[in-house]
Formats: sequence, structure tokens, C-alpha cells
Amino acid sequence: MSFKILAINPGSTSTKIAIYEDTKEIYKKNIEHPSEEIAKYKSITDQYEMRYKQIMDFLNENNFNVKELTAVVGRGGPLPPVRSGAYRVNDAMVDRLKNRPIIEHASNLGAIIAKEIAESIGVEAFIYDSISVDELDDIARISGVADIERQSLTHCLNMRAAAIKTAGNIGKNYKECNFVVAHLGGGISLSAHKKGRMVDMVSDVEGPFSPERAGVLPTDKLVSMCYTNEQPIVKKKLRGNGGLVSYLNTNSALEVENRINNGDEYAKLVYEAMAYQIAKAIGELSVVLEGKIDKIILTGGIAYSKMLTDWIVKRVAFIAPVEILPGENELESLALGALRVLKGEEEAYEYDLN
Ligand SMILES: Nc1ncnc2c1ncn2[C@@H]1O[C@H](COP(=O)(O)OP(=O)(O)O)[C@@H](O)[C@H]1O
Ligand SMILES: CCCC(=O)OP(=O)(O)O
Repeated sequence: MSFKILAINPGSTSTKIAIYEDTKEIYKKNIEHPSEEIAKYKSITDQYEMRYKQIMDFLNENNFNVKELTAVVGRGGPLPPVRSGAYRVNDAMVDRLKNRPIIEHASNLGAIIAKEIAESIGVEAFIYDSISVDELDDIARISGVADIERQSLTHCLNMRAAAIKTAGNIGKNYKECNFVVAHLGGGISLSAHKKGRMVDMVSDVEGPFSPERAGVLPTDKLVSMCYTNEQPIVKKKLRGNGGLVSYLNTNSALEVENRINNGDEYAKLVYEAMAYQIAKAIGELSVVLEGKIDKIILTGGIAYSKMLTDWIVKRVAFIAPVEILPGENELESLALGALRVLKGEEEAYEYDLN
């Protein structure tokens, strides 16, 4: 008997979906949500019906009978700290994501939509490697101000998948290896993996700037900015209008490269600065692993860029060999995670936090 799994990855401007039959992708779609459409909604949760309908329309257009599904898996959203791997989506999780998400992030719809579809046909819904996976060592939790604890919020799904794949490529088990992984997408985060555990990370508010996010900033200047601007304006400057958007008015690394290739020296300075900051964060996490590193892994959409990865490799090659796994295989990682649960190769946890 084969397993048919619907994987759902809601992003800020798109909902990516795929149907897998065991390990094989049989349908895939990137449903774009133009910014004018998104702007109509006050919160992420308010976008639920619009995104749900577009997913169901896609299944209907392909004459796919939803009742054929064995399970539905969604990207794990902004929950309180959870373990890596699979969780069953239950009412407590949906309540938390709908009413008390720890940040506003499109991924909070992953579990909510997955559960709705799964329930309508009487199958199970899962999340896998949520953005809030927290395996940090205690020493990594200290921020520098007693009432601010560091939050483990990362592109865990793609980074763990890349680390597990790299371990296989070098003929080892993930639990035997040490890796520093950098996810280079519209947002950038990095993680240190020590013998199968993500013991520290650099989140998208703590490290390099990215195509659309500011990364870490001088705190005194940030505080001043908060006193002269409304909160939504500051938040937008940090997420959405930060990074390449702030300096170059585009979130497309491809467009920036185009400008550089046409002689734009300012674009080159900014783009190289992004590589420089990524390399610095890799150095920071290399220290966490005391330099004992099997591979540094660069993944995500911008890892397709030879210009950017060359700049990074030049600065970090002295630490460890660099593996480049471009793109993000989030839909595949979700589907294969759920498949392992369905086959009994992996346990799914019960979510019981409020
Ligand atoms: N071949 C490429 N060379 C350089 N940058 C690329 C390439 N392909 C995609 N990108 C860039 O990757 C970024 C998006 O990465 P992705 O991992 O898809 O992020 P997200 O899922 O966060 O939107 C964009 O800035 C895009 O321009
Ligand atoms: C850092 C948390 C995960 C995240 O920001 O994902 P996106 O870059 O896909 O928005």
C-alpha cells in the first residue's frame, strides 16, 4: 500500500504545496499571494480561508480526490519551544497558533490548514521540524539582559534536512557529525549541530542581514528609532523592508547580481557585506563547536549564487570544508518526515504546551 501525503508550506507571499506518493512528488504548486491581496488582512490568521480555498482549488483543478490522502503535513509555526521531528496537530496546538503565536509568521497557518483538511477526511495532520525547534544548550540561552531570553527561531526544517543529507553524503550518521549550517533565503538563519542536536543558532534577528531582513543592529540606535516611529513602522523596517530591500530596494539577490554585473559598485559593496556578515556568523557558531566541524553547509535559494558563496567560502574555508546544497527542500522534508511517521520509523510527539 502506498501513502499519499499533502505537504503545505505557507510563506509570507506564497503557499507552496505538494502531494507525495511515498517518496515521489506527484503534484507541486507555488500559489503566489500578491502583496495587494495580503495587505487586505489584519493578521496572518485572517488569511486562513483565502489560503485554504486556494489549496482546495488546486486539488480540484488536478482532479485529485482529497479522500485519497493518507495524511497532511504543514510547516511548523511559531509555537513555544518544541523538539525536532514530528508532532501530531491537536486542538491545543491550533489554539496556540491562532490565539497566541509567539510571533506573527505565515507558518502559523501550516498546522491550522493541515488539521482542517485532515479532519475533513478522517486522517492525521502533522508538523515537522517547526521553526521553533529548541535544542539549545543552557549556556546558549543567556542573552545579556536577565529578562530577555534568546529564542530558538530558525529555518530548522531545511537546515536539519541539509545536515542529515550531508552526513549521508560523507558516509556518516547525522548523530556522529558536527555541522554549521546556514540557510540563505529571503530570511537568513544559521545553526550549530553537535552530534545530532542543534545546540546553538543565530536567528534572523541576531545575525546577518538578508534580502528582506535587517539582522542584528546596534541596540542604542534601534532604541532611538523606536521612540521616533510607530511600532508597525519599525517592525517593517526590520522584517520586510530590511537588508537588501533597505539598501537596494529589491529582495531579489538575482536582481542585485544583475546590477553588479552591469558595474554597480554600491550594489557590490552591500551584497558583499551580506556575505561578510554570513561568514562572521559561521565563525561564531564554529566557536560553539570548538572548531571540530565535519562540514560547513550553505543551503537556501541564495546558495545558488556562485558570487555570494565564493565570498563566504573565501572567509570560512580555513575552518572546515564547505558543502553547498542550494535551494530549500522544505516540501520534500515535510513529506518525508510524515512518511517516516506513517511507516512507524519515527514517533510523532503529542503537543501539550499552552
Ligand atoms: N540562482 C540564484 N542566484 C542568486 N540568488 C538566487 C538564485 N535563485 C534564487 N535566488 C535568491 O534567493 C532568494 C530566495 O530564496 P528562498 O530560499 O527561495 O527564500 P524564501 O523561501 O525565504 O523566499 C531570493 O533573494 C532570490 O533572488
Ligand atoms: C526564522 C524563522 C523562520 C522564517 O523566518 O522563515 P521564512 O524566512 O520562510 O519567513
